[in-house]
Amino acid sequence: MKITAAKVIVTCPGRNFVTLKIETDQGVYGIGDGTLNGRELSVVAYLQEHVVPCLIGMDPRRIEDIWQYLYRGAYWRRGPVTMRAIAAVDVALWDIKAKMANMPLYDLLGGKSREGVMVYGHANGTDIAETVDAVGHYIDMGYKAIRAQTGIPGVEGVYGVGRGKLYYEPADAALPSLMGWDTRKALNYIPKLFEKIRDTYGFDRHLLHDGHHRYTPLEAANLGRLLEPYQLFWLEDCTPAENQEAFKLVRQHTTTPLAVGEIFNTIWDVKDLIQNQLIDYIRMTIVGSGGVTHLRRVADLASLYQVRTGCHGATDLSPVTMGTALHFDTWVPNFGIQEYMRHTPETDAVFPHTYFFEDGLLYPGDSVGHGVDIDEAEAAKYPYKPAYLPVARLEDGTMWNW
Ligand SMILES: O=C(O)[C@@H](O)[C@H](O)[C@H](O)CO
Ligand SMILES: [Mg+2]
Repeated sequence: MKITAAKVIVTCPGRNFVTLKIETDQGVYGIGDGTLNGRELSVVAYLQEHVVPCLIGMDPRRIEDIWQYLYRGAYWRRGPVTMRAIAAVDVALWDIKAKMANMPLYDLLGGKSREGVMVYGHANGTDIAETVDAVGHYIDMGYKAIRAQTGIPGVEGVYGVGRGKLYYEPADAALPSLMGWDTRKALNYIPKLFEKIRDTYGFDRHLLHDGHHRYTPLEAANLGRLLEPYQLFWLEDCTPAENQEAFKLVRQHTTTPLAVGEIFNTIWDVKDLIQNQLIDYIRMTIVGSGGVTHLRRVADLASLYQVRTGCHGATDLSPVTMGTALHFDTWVPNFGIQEYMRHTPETDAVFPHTYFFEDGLLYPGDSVGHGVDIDEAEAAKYPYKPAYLPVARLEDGTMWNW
């Protein structure tokens, strides 16, 4: 069996997605996602110029060998661009293998470990009242887990708060838009949000919060303690994790569960956090972390330490990643939760898929492969549009972490 063609498709049905379609001499094809939000064309060039020429003629059944070829063969290891390009190939190859085996991908991975995948949605508001209201909407939709983010009085454009209460779009400007940050005000305001949510809706549902790398380790420890009475499912990205040891200090001071990893690319970025039992959930997902082949390795390491998965699932990951992640989530023994932001109807039309939401859970569907395709005619209607993630500055102008 041979790979005969591989093409990169860029489309912008509301936001940019980079998709790889691998074709074979058996007529079976596979689809992979290589989207890197705000830096999309770097992966396009990496794939088109440097990966596709190597793939032609290779045996698509040799997923592991091709993974090692691309990883070791690049010589320059790791990083978001390389690992997304590898992920795009890897996912397309798993799609092909599952189609050849006439199985849904979760069956090929080892079969179902659960019936459905618990997801969390994003409730946002410009202040506490609006966010509490948005949480109510998610409860009405049947969600069992909800992430709550609020604007902070006196701070311009806080992370996670966008247009409308149910939806925020993390990249939409030709140049990066500017947001503000003030840790003192946040530490004063955010615990009040969770107090109000618990007072209003009780303790039966899971609540999550994303710190988006804003706090120092000591401030993060403080936030974790302040949130303890509200029994969060997790506090995400409470402090930057380039220095994995930073989490020791947070961990020693709070029992609020910790999640990290949406910006990690390899097992090396997370191994100290896992082995030292400094986190509870690992946020890496298919597209960011070298595909199914590598994420499976991360999940296995995590399982030794009772760390569970919590795959990233913002709208900047294409439906191809969402579908593949749902197969992974359905199989992985140490599953925790899956993030789920809904795509636009235009995006859903470009990427026909079998996954569906019901009663707070997502299901991957039972068709063969990962269940997500690309409608190329539909995709061609939406040409690439430059878009950036926002940037953040403190009140005095100092650059901060968005
Ligand atoms: O946890 C999340 O969904 C966010 O951190 C987003 O991934 C981020 O805004 C980039 O899209
Ligand atoms: Mg996040």
